[in-house]
Amino acid sequence: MYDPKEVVAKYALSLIEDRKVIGLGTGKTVRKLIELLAKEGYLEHRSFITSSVDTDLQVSKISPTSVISPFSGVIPEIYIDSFDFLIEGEKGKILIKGGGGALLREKVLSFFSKYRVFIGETSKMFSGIAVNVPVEIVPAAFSLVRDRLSFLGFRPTPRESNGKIGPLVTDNGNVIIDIYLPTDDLCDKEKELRGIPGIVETGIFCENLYDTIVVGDEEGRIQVFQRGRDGS
Ligand SMILES: O=C(CO)[C@H](O)[C@H](O)COP(=O)(O)O
Repeated sequence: MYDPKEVVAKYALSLIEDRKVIGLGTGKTVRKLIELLAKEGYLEHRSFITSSVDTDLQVSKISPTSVISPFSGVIPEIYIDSFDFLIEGEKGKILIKGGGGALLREKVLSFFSKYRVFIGETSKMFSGIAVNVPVEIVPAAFSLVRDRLSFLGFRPTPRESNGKIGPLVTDNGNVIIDIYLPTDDLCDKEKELRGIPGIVETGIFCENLYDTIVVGDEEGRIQVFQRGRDGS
């Protein structure tokens, strides 16, 4: 039996090649990748732009000078991240992200990076008719947006964090609400949601935000999907 997070992290490592500026997502899969990067000596000779305080700390505790400030404007040559769900949409694959509350900086890095790779377990491939999607909201708009999302039938649930009273506050000082959306028109819904003032970002990642998706399982098997093409 293999750890599927490790299986896909190893594959992602092989995609880095001679790229020197690497964007990193957030979560347990990315932590696994950081372990491998450290083991293979990649941390000392490359620069990293991270999507969260957590990932920043993970890298800098091993290699304190390898993390570049997000204010630098440096564009990652490759961005590697994981996802919560992989959905087969009518117009291509859709990723749902933000389980770690880092969706805003993750989307910024995905948009601006030259080559975007998402890695995850086969068990995250989702074929249900509705899915939980995190939405990041400016605190002052929290109640108004929550009520509007409720009116629209999206069953909003403020995200809570362990032990803290009140909603989860992101690295950007915003709050997260989870909503429940039908999977059939997620990319159109994403535009509708972003039209509501106070919503900063959603965890819906459509085709313009990825290039390669890699899924792996406990047997060590890998499937690779390229944007706009089916792959295996
Ligand atoms: O979107 C994310 C963080 O905001 C993560 O990529 C997603 O939650 C998957 O996490 P993990 O690697 O722990 O399964």
